[in-house]
Amino acid sequence: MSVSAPVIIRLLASSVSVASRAGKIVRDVMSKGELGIVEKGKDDYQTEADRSAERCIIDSLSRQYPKARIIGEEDSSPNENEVSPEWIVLDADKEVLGLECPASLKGVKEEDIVVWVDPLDGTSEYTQGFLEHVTVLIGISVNDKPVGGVIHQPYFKNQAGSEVKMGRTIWGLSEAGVGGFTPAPPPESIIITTTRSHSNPVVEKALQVMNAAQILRVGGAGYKLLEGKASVYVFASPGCKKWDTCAPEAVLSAAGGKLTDILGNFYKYGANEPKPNKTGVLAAVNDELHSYALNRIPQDLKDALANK
Ligand SMILES: Nc1ncnc2c1ncn2[C@@H]1O[C@H](COP(=O)(O)O)[C@@H](O)[C@H]1OP(=O)(O)O
Ligand SMILES: [Mg+2]
Ligand SMILES: [Mg+2]
Ligand SMILES: [Mg+2]
Repeated sequence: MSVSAPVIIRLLASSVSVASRAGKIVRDVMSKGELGIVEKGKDDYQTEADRSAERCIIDSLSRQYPKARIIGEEDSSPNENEVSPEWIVLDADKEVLGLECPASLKGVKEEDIVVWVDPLDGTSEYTQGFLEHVTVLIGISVNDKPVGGVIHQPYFKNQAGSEVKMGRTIWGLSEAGVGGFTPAPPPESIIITTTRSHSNPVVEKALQVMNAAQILRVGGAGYKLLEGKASVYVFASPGCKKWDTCAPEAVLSAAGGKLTDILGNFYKYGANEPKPNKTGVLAAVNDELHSYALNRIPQDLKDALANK
């Protein structure tokens, strides 16, 4: 790996490589069929894949970037969950390593970085067999802002002739753009995406007011962004956490979109910020659609979420 590349570029390139490895763990656990499901709370599950993929990502990154703060969703202490040497990935993606670092990120130091790791986003869907909804999320933040993100889809099917290769990895870097996919142009009519497994009457109310042509109910924060058909994501409820939105926000904003809470405020991604995204999620592929959706949400609903 080029030691001369700025740390933000090296960390993004390392994250792209390790996310694929984590994705293979996610597929391997499913093929073995022993999911080891633990109920963490209401509608909140963890599997062997969540635990193992998290160890793979955190151990690989913390060995290379010991001064960065790396925060993962799962409590998987190294003692309980032996790290197999084949889970340690020290490679870095060559395409990302070759990126020109934006001037504003050149001076970032390792200790300024907070990484938010969601080893398996869409756990409910994973356990129910909606495998294409599952993603691995690694979000890189500096000064409270998501500046880099990796979204890996372990079950994306790449057709190469008669052969199918599983998995693709999307990345985004502030002021540099995105790679690994081509964002689709927004549809003519308003198509909204939202939760499939964590709805409630307030979530539904915020959808009704959108005057949408279609509402797509899919799992995971990462997948909603990549699914390609929707232009707005509305989730008027607590439930998502910083590791759910950091990578998606970085990729979306690098592609010209915007992710905020339901009140239109940006979340902060510093290490000491509260983990829950208490006031929901509102994301859109451009500012115009974001403003449209924000203005449609009734003030009493915004107030109710803010005062919860
Ligand atoms: N009530 C909740 N409890 C736990 N996790 C939630 C909740 N609501 C949302 N999430 C997390 O946010 C993601 C996006 O929400 P949804 O799939 O409902 O649209 C979920 O896949 C889940 O991430 P994870 O699967 O990583 O635990
Ligand atoms: Mg979870
Ligand atoms: Mg998640
Ligand atoms: Mg998760």
